[in-house]
Formats: sequence, C-alpha cells, structure tokens
Amino acid sequence: MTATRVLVLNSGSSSVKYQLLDMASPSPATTLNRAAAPHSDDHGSRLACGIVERIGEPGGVADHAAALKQVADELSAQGLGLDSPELAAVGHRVVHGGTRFTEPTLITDEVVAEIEKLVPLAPLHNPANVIGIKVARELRPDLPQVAVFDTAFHSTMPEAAARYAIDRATADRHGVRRYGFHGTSHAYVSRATAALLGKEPSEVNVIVLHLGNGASASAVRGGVCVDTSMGLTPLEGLVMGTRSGDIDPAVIFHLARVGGLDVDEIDTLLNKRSGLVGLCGDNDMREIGRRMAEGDADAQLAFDIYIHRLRKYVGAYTAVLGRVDAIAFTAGVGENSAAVREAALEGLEPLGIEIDAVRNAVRGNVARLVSTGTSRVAVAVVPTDEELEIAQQAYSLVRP
Ligand SMILES: Nc1ncnc2c1ncn2[C@@H]1O[C@H](COP(=O)(O)OP(=O)(O)O)[C@@H](O)[C@H]1O
Ligand SMILES: CC(=O)OP(=O)(O)O
Ligand SMILES: [Mg+2]
Repeated sequence: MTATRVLVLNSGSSSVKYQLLDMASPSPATTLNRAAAPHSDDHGSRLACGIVERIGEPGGVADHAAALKQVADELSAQGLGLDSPELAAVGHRVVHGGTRFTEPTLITDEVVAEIEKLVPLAPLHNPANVIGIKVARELRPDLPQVAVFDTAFHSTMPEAAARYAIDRATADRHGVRRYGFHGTSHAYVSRATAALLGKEPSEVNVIVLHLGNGASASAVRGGVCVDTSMGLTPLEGLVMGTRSGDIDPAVIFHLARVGGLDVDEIDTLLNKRSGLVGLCGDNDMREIGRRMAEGDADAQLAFDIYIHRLRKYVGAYTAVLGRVDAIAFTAGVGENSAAVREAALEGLEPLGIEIDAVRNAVRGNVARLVSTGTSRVAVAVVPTDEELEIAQQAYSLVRP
C-alpha cells in the first residue's frame, strides 16, 4: 500500500488547527470551483479536520501539549490515528523561518534547534510550532515531518522593501529586517486569484489582504511577493484583533520613560491588548458589527481605525505595483465581512476599483468576484486554505 495521507498541524498562539488529507485524490478547490484551483495538478482531499481553541484560557485545555494530545485522540477515535500506515508525512506550519528557511524543509534535530533559536522573533507562535513538531516526532519517529514557513513566500522581497532604515551593522548583527508572515496564505490566495481570472500567476499583479485575527497585506507581482505589511515580527502593519500594527516606535520609549512600563509589559500591551480589543474591548468583527448597528461609538471608532489603516495599505501597494489586476480578500474577516470589504474600497473608483454592492453582499465559501463588470481592478473573495497548501508542499518533498 502506498502511503498518500498527510496530517497538517497549524499551531497558533492560542489554537491548534489540524487537517488530514489524502493526496491521491483531487482537492475540493478542483471539484467545487475549477477556476479557483491554484495548481493544474491540484490534489489533497480532506478526510478529517478540527480545531482546539482557547489554549491556556479558562475553560480551555491547559497548554499546547494537551491540545496536541486532544488532536491525536480525536483522530484515533475516527480510526485515523497517527499510527496509520497510510500516513506519508506530517506537515507543520512554522511561523518564523528567519533568513535560513525559505523552502519546505524536512525536519531533523538540527532544524528543530534552529526553529527554537527563532523564538525571540515570534514568541507567540514558534514555541507552539516546536511543541507540535516534538509531539508528532515522539508519536511517529519513523515518519517524515516537514516544516512549511510563514516567512518563506516573502523571502523574494527586494532589499528596498525588506530593510528598515536603521544602522546597517546593528540591524545585520541582530537579524533585524522585515520577514513577513502568513506567506502560505498569501502564496495560495495570489495563485487562486490568478486562476479565478483565468490567468497564470506570472501574468497578474495582486494585492492580497489576509484579514484574520492576525492580519497582513501583500503586494504580489507576477506571482512573486514584492512587499508585505508584517515585519521583523507579526506585529507590524494592519490593525489586528489584539495587535496594534504600525505605530511610531517612539511610543515604546514614551511608555517606558513616562508611563513606567517595562519592556515585557509594553510587548504584552502591543501584542495582546491593542488592535480592535484595545480600542473597543472586542476582537471579533461579528461582535463589533452588532455593536455598531446599535450605535456603539467605541465599536464604530475601532472599525474606522481598522478600515483607515487597510485603505492606506491598498493605496501604498497600488503605488508599489503600478498596475493592479486584482485585490483579494481572505481569512476570517476578509472572507466573511462584506462591511469591511465595502468600507475598505469605497470611493476608490479613481483608482479603477469598483466594488459591486450586490455581489459583495452574497455569502459563500468559494472563490468569487465582487467587483462590477467595468471595474479595471478585479475585487475577489478567495477562501484561504493554509492546511491544503502545507500538505501539498510537504507531500512534494516525500512523495514516492
Ligand atoms: N461571519 C463573520 N463576519 C465577520 N467576521 C468574522 C466572521 N467569521 C469570522 N470572523 C472574524 O474572523 C476572525 C478569525 O479569523 P481566522 O482567519 O480564523 O483567524 P486566525 O487564523 O488568526 O485565528 C474572528 O476573530 C472574526 O473577527
Ligand atoms: C503570523 C500570524 O499573525 O499568525 P496568526 O494570524 O495565525 O496569529
Ligand atoms: Mg490564521
């Protein structure tokens, strides 16, 4: 029997998502929506999936190790356990790959040690990724395990976009540069957007707006990333659920000198108590929408700040790309919030961007266009599938 299944673990700061895929059958993107299939040979059908949430929170499981045990138990209960001989590999999302990891990588002890060295650059994410790797390797030491890095797709950014304008020697000594994140999603969605337009990725320039709890924008020219909004860590850029995104770095000095906060307190403030939750107490866009409908001024201001930042990045990446063929919305907010999409692009007709209010309001879970027939820039909603992309990349390394 040929082993054709891949288990994907997407360990986040407070959740573990998993999918088991069979790489011998076509992917749902192919069967549901041919136009949106990102690869011509697009394989990977979902056999099982799930999520363990609220890790470390009251009412949730204690820690990531406990979450992974729950994942293993859920799979075993369906007869799809990690002991299955049909498993060909485990694919792991790893958020920070530094400058070294720009390709899917077969995991060894040495690779794990390198990923651990990058923890200071992604303290909310890499430790969880490492635990996932260790647990899976203990359960199946014989099985190939593949790391797929969030930073990889952004490694093509030109130096002009990747470097901060700070002292070069200091920056180089400490690895201070812009790495970018959510790259697996930006890669998948930019390709799927090209497919939706009936074009090759090399033929189109796309702005991808990945709006989840973490959020980032990227400018993709002919299939290659040329800029993205996250930087050294996943804190820079857009307003997020709990993260501030861009601020004047002097805010940190001011809070330390005048506010008396120490570095760890400021880190927690900017990563966990800022963004939408810091502005209005809620980080879920559904709840913010409900509050706005009731005339809640704090929720409205949080929404307005979120949208203002998003529009700035649309404008910036329009200038970076020169010619924009499509703007693609993805992830939890991007796929589901018609209000965010509309507010982000409202009044941008002079840039050739015309969103169609009726199309935009239609809900769905397949890739679709929401721009008018005359819009020079296509506006698309493209469901992301980080797990499918990770499975395909992992399988390409281990397939017979
Ligand atoms: N129907 C919806 N309308 C508006 N926002 C939604 C909807 N469903 C989910 N979201 C938003 O999506 C977010 C989660 O997105 P997701 O991509 O799953 O994030 P992450 O992977 O970072 O956990 C939620 O916090 C919520 O704000
Ligand atoms: C890198 C990052 O921000 O990931 P997430 O959105 O899963 O938190
Ligand atoms: Mg996510």
